[in-house]
Amino acid sequence: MGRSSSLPLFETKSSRRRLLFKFYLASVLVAICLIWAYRISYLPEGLLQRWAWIGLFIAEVWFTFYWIVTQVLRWNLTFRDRLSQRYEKHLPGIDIFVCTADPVLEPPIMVFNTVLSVMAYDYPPEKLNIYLSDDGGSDLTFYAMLEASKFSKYWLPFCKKFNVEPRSPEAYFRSAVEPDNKVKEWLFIKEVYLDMKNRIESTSKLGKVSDEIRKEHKGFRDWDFVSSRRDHQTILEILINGRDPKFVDSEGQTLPTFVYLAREKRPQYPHHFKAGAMNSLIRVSSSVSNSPIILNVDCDMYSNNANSIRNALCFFMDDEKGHEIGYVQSPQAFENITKNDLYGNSLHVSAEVEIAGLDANGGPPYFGTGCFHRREALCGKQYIKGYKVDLKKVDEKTVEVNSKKLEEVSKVLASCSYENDTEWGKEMGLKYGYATEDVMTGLCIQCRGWRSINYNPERKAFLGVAPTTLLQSLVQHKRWAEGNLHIFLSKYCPFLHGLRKIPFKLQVSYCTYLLWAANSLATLYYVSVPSICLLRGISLFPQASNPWFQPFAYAMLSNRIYGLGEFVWCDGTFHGWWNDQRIWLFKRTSSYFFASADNVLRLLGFTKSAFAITAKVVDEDVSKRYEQEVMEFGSQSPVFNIIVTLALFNMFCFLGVMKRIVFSQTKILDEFAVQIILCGLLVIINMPVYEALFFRKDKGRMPTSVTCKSVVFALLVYSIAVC
Ligand SMILES: O=c1ccn([C@@H]2O[C@H](COP(=O)(O)OP(=O)(O)O[C@H]3O[C@H](CO)[C@@H](O)[C@H](O)[C@H]3O)[C@@H](O)[C@H]2O)c(=O)[nH]1
Ligand SMILES: [Mn+2]
Repeated sequence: MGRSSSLPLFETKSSRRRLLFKFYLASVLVAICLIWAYRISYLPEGLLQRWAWIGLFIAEVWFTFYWIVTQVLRWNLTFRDRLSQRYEKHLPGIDIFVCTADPVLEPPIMVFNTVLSVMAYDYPPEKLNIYLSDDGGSDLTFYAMLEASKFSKYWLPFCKKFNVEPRSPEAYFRSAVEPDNKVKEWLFIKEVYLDMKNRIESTSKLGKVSDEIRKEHKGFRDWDFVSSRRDHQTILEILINGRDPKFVDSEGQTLPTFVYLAREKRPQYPHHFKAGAMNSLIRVSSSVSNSPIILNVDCDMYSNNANSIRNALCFFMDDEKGHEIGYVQSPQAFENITKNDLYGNSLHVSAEVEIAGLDANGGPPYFGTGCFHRREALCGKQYIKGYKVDLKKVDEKTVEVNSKKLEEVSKVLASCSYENDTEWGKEMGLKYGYATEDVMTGLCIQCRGWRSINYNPERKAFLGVAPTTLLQSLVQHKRWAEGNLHIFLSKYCPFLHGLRKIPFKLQVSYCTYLLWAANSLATLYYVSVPSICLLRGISLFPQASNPWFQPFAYAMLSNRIYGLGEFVWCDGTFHGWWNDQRIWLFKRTSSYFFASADNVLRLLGFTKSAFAITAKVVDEDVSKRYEQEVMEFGSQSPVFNIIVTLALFNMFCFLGVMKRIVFSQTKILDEFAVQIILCGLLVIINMPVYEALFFRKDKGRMPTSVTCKSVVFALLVYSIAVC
């Protein structure tokens, strides 16, 4: 016993990359040097040729730079292991924040399930406090939360008894097999759940809470108060007060505290989206439970592992290294990824490789969900060497048992004028003004001296919902890339603002994410100019028979093969990798382009960052196509115009060249090998686009207006290029 209590609570395994990885890096670097040497020594004569050449060279320099950044990230990886739990009697309180914002895009039944999954953690219920923030201020969501507090009375004992996993009722009953013994009770709970689900869903469908239900829950809320998403007063209800002996489950055990909050929203006050919601929650929770650890999840991210809290605590409570840890982040994982991951949403490589790399270089970013925070660090405290807090003894609020009184006090904290002239959104809480408030907040916490930890258990801690249409996926990435570039511009330029406190390697590693958007111009150049030049007969690469051809071939091929290896190593399929390449192209040419453009506009003072919520449900036929991995284009968006124009233009070029080859000019095969291959690859990867344009009849095909516009654009560029 004496010995085991001196062992660290967690262990870190480092994997230094092996010889093969180093050889790969060195060989690619040699190839890149050769490419540069070729570019500089063979600068062509003609004006047009010369500029096309220089542009290409600049793009290649950029790709090299970005590639180096991504390799720095990959140099070391760390994996965390062997969590031990020994503080059973002295566990700190945990406040869990769940955010929702829109009852249509985020169905109340989903929020219901997420809330129940986090209420049912394997953790003493008197130390658990769940806070739901509803930015929609919706009756429908509120009603679902009332039902959740009722259902928890059965669900929590049920989870313990049957050792349920995962603890989201929906996810559990979807796949669970009925146990042989005690079937009666099991079936009963399942029935109660299905019944409740039915009522919540039909209420949602109706769009309003029926009079009967209102009557039934009369004491709770002013049901006649009509809230719109933009404008409503604060609604705060302590649905379960864990300190009040009145609230017990069906077995007489304490229940976790559960609070519903819809902060005040007024059109003339900026509400700062999720960051604003989180900051309200931080304040309200401080007056109710004030736990030293805060877990935050999005409303679609249910807990998939009932031990996560205990595991995450091992990091914070380790005597040796725990005190400097500001937050513990779990990589995002999703439950609705199809086999070949049509939209490249799985983030597997990011979760298994990139974040392990960031962890080795100083700690992962905060990704907005699935993250355990030290309250003090989140609220702006600086870490000073030698700082120690014994989480086992932290004072929690001696909570007022009277819910009504408590509600009145807390309401003030969620009003929209509360933050006027305070540091909230600047030095305290989540940062305002960034589309990726999470990444910015995490970076600032690290800059204040705290470390972060990657917690990636075998059984995923949380599972969420990834976008199920191409447009949603691209819009989400646009928001991310836009926010991240914004962070780069304000933190790295011009004075490396406050970054000196974090390791240099971490600064570089962060750039893998922060510079996503910056890839767009170089990529757009690389997928259009070589094809244009191909049409005009301008050669931009060495001939296939020329020895200079080899470094180009090697750099391009080895990079892709390495990426494929990594992808498959992270449990991807070959087809999945191919899909990922396509999405990589789409993102870089559309999402990232718009993200860069938005940053320019913001610098010029034209736009402000906004937050387009990702829908978590779609129509039945859309979701059917998603399951069949058929790409969804069926809506209009400028994003598609770029993608389709590029696809069509490259197709025209390819057909043009084929014609010339067929009509006996076979020598261009040698002279323009790289350009022809590039153009051909673009045509192959764009196959789903051509299908959606010309062959499909379903609703997911390309909208006619997008088709028309893009055909005109592509023909225009084509005719300019040939004449
Ligand atoms: O005004 C708002 C807007 C959003 N949300 C909530 O924020 C969460 C994330 O929104 P979602 O539309 O699902 O965006 P994602 O792109 O999936 O979010 C990722 O990226 C965001 C930053 O761009 C992070 O905040 C998220 O945690 C991270 O999961 C959801 O629970 C929303 O309910 C609010 O509470 N208030
Ligand atoms: Mn989401």
